[in-house]
Amino acid sequence: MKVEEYLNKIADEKGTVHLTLIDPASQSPEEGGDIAYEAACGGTDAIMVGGSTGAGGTVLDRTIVEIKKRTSIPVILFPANVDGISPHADAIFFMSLLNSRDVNFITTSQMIGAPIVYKYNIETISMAYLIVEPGGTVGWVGDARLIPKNKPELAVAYSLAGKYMGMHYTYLEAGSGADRPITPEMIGATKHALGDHNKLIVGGGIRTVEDARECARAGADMIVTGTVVEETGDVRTKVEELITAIRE
Ligand SMILES: CC(C)=CCC/C(C)=C/CC/C(C)=C/CC/C(C)=C/COP(=O)(O)OP(=O)(O)O
Ligand SMILES: O=P(O)(O)OC[C@@H](O)CO
Ligand SMILES: [Mg+2]
Repeated sequence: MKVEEYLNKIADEKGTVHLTLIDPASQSPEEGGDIAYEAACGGTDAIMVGGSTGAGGTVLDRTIVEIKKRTSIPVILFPANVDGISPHADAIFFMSLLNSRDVNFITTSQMIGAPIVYKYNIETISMAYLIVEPGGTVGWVGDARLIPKNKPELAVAYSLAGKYMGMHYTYLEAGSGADRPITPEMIGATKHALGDHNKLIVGGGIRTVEDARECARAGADMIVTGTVVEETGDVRTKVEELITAIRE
């Protein structure tokens, strides 16, 4: 089964998907593999691999190899640029940062990376990537014109634009380690506009079961957690708790 089909099936049948983000720059490849193993035991549905800086090349390849040794769930690339592509992954979020000021993040990285993705035959999942205040490191690196957090209508407008251009997924990103996740109002309005067929991913600043539950109830099809999983001493229990909350 394709990774996209697998994720959509979980979203449709269980309500919400949980994705664990591993940044290859944050730990050794072996430690990355251990985190993925624990997250998979806790029930996470897939592993995303990427980071804003220092997350590509050999360290990316080695991290994915370690993750694949220890788990059987899909590994999805979350690239900051062409350096974030690896032949070891199962799929790639082939994304365009629609609210960037820099054409590199809208189409140029995609143009440079596409022949590599083609050569390695990596499954592509098309995605409109939208960065909302505060935006964090990724907002700065991606030169995003941050969507104000209290302007759901702007997130809706961008999301519809992505959908009309044929993107299957929309990702509302508050930035890794954001003080608060995307608001329920913005999630609800965006999901309402996208409809059932397009899938909405929400990430950035989701730390507690309450945050995760609120995002899921508001309409997120998929929840991404990175920082809490990196920082907790007990990845398995944390992931189990988050998943219980998003499937209530
Ligand atoms: C499709 C191809 C080849 C490239 C896409 C290029 C685009 C659109 C990039 C968007 C801008 C960008 C810098 C994205 C980075 C996404 C990412 C991996 C963020 C998450 O990393 P974390 O580790 O959570 O955060 P930090 O890196 O801030 O710690
Ligand atoms: O690290 P956190 O805050 O969980 O954010 C995850 C992801 O949305 C960042 O791209
Ligand atoms: Mg990081």
